[in-house]
Amino acid sequence: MVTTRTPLMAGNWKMNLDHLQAIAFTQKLAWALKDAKHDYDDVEVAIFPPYTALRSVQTLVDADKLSLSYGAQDVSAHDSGAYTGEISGAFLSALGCKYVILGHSERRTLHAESDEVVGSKVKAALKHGLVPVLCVGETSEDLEKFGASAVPVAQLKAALDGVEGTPDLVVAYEPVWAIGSGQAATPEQAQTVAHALRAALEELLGEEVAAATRILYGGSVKSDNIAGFMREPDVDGALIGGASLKVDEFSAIARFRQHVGS
Ligand SMILES: O=C[C@H](O)COP(=O)(O)O
Repeated sequence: MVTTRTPLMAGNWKMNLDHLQAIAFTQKLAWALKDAKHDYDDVEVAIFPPYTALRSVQTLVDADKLSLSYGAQDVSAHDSGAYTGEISGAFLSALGCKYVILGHSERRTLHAESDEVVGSKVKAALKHGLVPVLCVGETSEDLEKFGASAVPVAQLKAALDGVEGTPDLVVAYEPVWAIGSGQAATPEQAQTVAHALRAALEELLGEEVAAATRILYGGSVKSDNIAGFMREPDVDGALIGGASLKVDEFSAIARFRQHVGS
């Protein structure tokens, strides 16, 4: 089956930029991307601001008709009710969010999110029409003990347990040891795990979903290493942390085609 997957460059701002800074940043980013339209017009660029900036981003994207997608960094597993501090998928949909990041290693580690919790959030996101960007990845200890693919594949299977049909999904492979460390995986390592994840998707949800699902690599992605990842057949984009907070870097990553031949 031949399926064309639109590359996705997703900027996870984490807990950075208040809503005023987000407005200025989004305007600069849109301008930087517009400047080089011919290099990225078949690439989807998405930003993931903190919750407090989502309304401002929505206003800008709508008013200026920006070619930017956006989403949130987490969602509640519940629809509404007595869950102090939680945000429902219904609220995110009402703000025009397309995506939601789920199971990021910082949520798994700092907020003790189990595979089961991540799985219930995946179902909540799908229920509210959001596309989960499901993060999976091994620690350096896992890598030593089990090799690269075992833990990410197990996390994927656990999070998708009970999901049926042909869900719109994005999977982000983020080796924990590569996040914010400056030590990215090699493109070959990313490809090996992305391939194993695609095989697991096929087993769980069938050929069509496996062929259509975009698999991103994340962990110390920069403008000078993105081209290597994008040459790999199963890597369809990147989930970018630090470099997504710099307009020049992030827009250069979105223009990866300029470097692919190099
Ligand atoms: O969500 C993004 C990842 O955690 C990667 O972060 P990084 O690009 O700063 O390594």
